[in-house]
Amino acid sequence: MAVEVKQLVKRYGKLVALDHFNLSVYKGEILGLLGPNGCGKTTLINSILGLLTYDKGEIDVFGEELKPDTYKIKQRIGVVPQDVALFEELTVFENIDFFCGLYIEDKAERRRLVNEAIKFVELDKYSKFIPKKLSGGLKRRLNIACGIAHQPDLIFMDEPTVAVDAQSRNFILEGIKRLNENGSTIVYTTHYLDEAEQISDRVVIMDSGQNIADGTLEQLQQKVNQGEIINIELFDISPELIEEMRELPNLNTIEKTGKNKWRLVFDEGNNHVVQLVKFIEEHELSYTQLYSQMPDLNSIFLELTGKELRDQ
Ligand SMILES: Nc1ncnc2c1ncn2[C@@H]1O[C@H](COP(=O)(O)OP(=O)(O)OP(=O)(O)O)[C@@H](O)[C@H]1O
Repeated sequence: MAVEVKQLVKRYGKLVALDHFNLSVYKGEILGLLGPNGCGKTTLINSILGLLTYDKGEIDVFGEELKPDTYKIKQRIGVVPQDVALFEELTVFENIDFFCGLYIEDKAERRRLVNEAIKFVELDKYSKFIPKKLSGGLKRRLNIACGIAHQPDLIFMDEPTVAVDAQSRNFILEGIKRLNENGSTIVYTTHYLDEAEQISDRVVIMDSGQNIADGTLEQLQQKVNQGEIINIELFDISPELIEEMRELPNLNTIEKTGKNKWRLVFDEGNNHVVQLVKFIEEHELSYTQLYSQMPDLNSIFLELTGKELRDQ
């Protein structure tokens, strides 16, 4: 286990930012931490890192409690904070060297690591630039290089793709995957559900300081009531037949979504396509464009929290 958080409570005055929060991060995974603004993601990460004191609960990192002087464990952790934190008067190389120097004393070893990090984020051409001369996307890459140069086993990234262009976003996501393939466990927070779907092995859904669901996408799909959704284009179907179709097992709703277009939402399970096609053939209807989908993270999030994450 890389991280274990048990029953964590953190208050800011009267505000309960973390409310008996539980979390397990398994070695080798990419864990996506999802939740609306203010749900407690940054507070959680800062508590795990020992940057914040907390009121109750337990946190273990690599099996040990993190204390201010547990350098051996701290050395194995990398952090990419939400706000880009760089020294404006230092060059790209010097910035990375400074952060790497917090963990690695040996100068030659550090030079090797800094150069590797520069290559990793493809800032080779910019190593002598000061941050002011870099675009927003390149600054983010530099921020990432500062957090990972010492080659940590466990990396926390707080909204690494916020406010970057699509190209930099893809670059960062690919980078997260490469870091993971090279052996790092990654915990990252995001507002972007599609991103979490794309790269996380597991996700944790947070709301109001609580872990309200976690698991793989498949496990979360099973937790919500909504099952398979089938979209279909059906021709010349009478209102009577629509009524008859409502009797299909597990069918919850039928919605007209356009001319001849229908959306059928089932309650549970999958493979409803077979029975639908059977129904259509029995009634000699013609159809095109039949496709089935399982609930995505957005509908899971909406069902669990009653909120649209994208609207936050
Ligand atoms: N130092 C602080 N003092 C008082 N309240 C705070 C402090 N830091 C955070 N909070 C509050 O605690 C709650 C959780 O904040 P936190 O920053 O952890 O959320 P978050 O999920 O990371 O949000 P965001 O996505 O906006 O960063 C919020 O209501 C926030 O306003």
